[in-house]
Amino acid sequence: MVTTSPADAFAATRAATPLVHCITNYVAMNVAANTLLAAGASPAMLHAAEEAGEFAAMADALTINIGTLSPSWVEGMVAAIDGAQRAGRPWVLDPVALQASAYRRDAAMRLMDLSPTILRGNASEILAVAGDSGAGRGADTTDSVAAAESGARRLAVERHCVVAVTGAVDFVTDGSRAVRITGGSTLMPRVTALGCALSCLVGAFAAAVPDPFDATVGALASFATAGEIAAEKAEGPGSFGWRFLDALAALDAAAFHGRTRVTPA
Ligand SMILES: Nc1ncnc2c1ncn2[C@@H]1O[C@H](COP(=O)(O)OP(=O)(O)OP(=O)(O)O)[C@@H](O)[C@H]1O
Ligand SMILES: Cc1ncsc1CCO
Ligand SMILES: [Mg+2]
Repeated sequence: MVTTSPADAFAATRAATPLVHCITNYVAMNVAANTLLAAGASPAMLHAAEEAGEFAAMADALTINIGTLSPSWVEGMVAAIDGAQRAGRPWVLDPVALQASAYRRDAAMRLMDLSPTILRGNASEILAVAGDSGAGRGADTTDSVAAAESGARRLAVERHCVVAVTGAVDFVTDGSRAVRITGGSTLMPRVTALGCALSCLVGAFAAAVPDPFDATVGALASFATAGEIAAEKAEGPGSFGWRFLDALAALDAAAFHGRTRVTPA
């Protein structure tokens, strides 16, 4: 189980105001930056290879997402990872839809070989990284989180990283510890790029919470809690989107009580 509770991890992240370098996709840039601001972090979305290494070394964490990939972006990602690693900063990989094409799969596996601190994806994506047959439909999952749990455990051990499989019930493991996180809302997969925004939030928590497992659980639990609160009054995906940002911005220790539950797996 976690030694830092999600409420404490959230408070530590807000207090640290981490600068998070995000190389994410065109769809996610805006919602991810707003998600980080709502949690008290400072987002920076930049990907040119000419500056990404320098910037990543200065930031408190790096997040990499392959959603709208092209060769020049991959060079920026590799430069950023090198900068982050030289500076001893954590980095998060979100391998969006890697199963959709050979180009995307090769890029994702090249990035996996650079040893992410944390891997976060939906079930189809984690199955594909693990070498199991993850189907998926573009960026959307067609597999259950439960189906990806054993692959996630194996990956965490082999790659020495924390693996988070998200969906209706999230699963997080570092190979020895494992938990499930309930909460969130069925409206969340109906708003584009919320998973991508979550990967950026995981980076913010990893900058502020020393244990990457606790950081990941804290980020996922905070996200699910804000989602649950936003859904209480949302009328559909549109109002859910802005209510979610407001709920994350207003999150406090009391909000965690009795809502999202973290249980050993
Ligand atoms: N059916 C659901 N019920 C409750 N919460 C959900 C559900 N689906 C997703 N969530 C919430 O949304 C978070 C991230 O979602 P998801 O796993 O759908 O990401 P994703 O598939 O990578 O999304 P995207 O590709 O759109 O960025 C989960 O951690 C969870 O909090
Ligand atoms: C819809 C979409 N297409 C490429 S990235 C992305 C955001 C969700 O992953
Ligand atoms: Mg995704």
